[in-house]
Amino acid sequence: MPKFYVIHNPQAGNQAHGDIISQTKQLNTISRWTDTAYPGHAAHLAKNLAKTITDPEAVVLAIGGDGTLNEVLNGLIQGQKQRPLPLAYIPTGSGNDFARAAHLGQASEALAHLKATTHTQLLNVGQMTDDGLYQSTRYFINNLGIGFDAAVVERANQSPWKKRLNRWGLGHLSYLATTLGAFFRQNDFQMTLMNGDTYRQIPSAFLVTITNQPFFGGGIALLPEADLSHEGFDLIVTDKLSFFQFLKLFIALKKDGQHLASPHITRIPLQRGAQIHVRDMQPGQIDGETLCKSTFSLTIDFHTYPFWL
Ligand SMILES: Nc1ncnc2c1ncn2[C@@H]1O[C@H](COP(=O)(O)OP(=O)(O)OP(=O)(O)O)[C@@H](O)[C@H]1O
Repeated sequence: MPKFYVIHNPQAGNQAHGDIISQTKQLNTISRWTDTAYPGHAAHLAKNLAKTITDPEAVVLAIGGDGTLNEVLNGLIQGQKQRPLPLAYIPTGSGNDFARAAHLGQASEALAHLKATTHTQLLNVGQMTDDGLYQSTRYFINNLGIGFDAAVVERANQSPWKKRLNRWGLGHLSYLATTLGAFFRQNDFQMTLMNGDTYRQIPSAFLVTITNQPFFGGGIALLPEADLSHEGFDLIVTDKLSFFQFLKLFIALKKDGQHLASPHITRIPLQRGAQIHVRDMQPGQIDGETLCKSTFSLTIDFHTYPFWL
């Protein structure tokens, strides 16, 4: 029997999951329940659990959106002593891209799934090390983006539309609603990639996304055949497009993944230790959370982590 240590973000999504929250609280497998009180709290709580819990049956249950899941995952890995604490998840966010990729469905289906789960499965987790001054390391389960997708995330997270659409349970559309504005404001930039023995310079990158799962931006299938359990990550780079080209690509993207055949899109399987350099100041995002606008000098690696799914 798992014993759940719950980290719940009450501010995620439209905060309209009261029934799911009370049903989850009634599970007799709940050992501890903590609501987050501020941004970053979930990471802090998870790190403490990873440092202190020795119970072999402990499972950390994150309840919130992709941002909460990312914080919990980072806290668990940073605080890990020996055995990693398995991570379970119920999606109550706006975009919920991880839940979509893991076939968890809505919060109610994820709760039913949680009750039926009996073991962990290993999923692939990305590791980003910033080779700049602070040498910081962060982990991601969905994707890491520089440029256009990060600009969309930044605008969506700041936009009043996210709150408004969330009221009607349509929070995922907030990313779509901010796409056009971000398209016209985002410039192209030069990036270099050192991937194994291959050096590559891309003079006019517009969207740079590292992903191991199909979705980003609240359900847009950027890489339809990607699989969370597959080892390794792909880098997707698009050129700066004319508005007409963008529209054509966007329609293909919403349809069937044929966008990957476009000459404007490059897909590169990343090797361990791949290095990405972007010298212009650009927006960044990690699992849908905004990174400070900056230059980027990153080393990418990947690991597996046990998920209770
Ligand atoms: N008590 C709190 N008050 C305010 N913000 C919080 C609190 N707890 C967590 N947060 C912050 O809420 C933000 C949004 O959370 P989360 O990403 O889980 O939901 P979402 O944005 O609605 O969903 P998604 O990422 O799936 O679109 C995160 O940046 C997180 O740090």
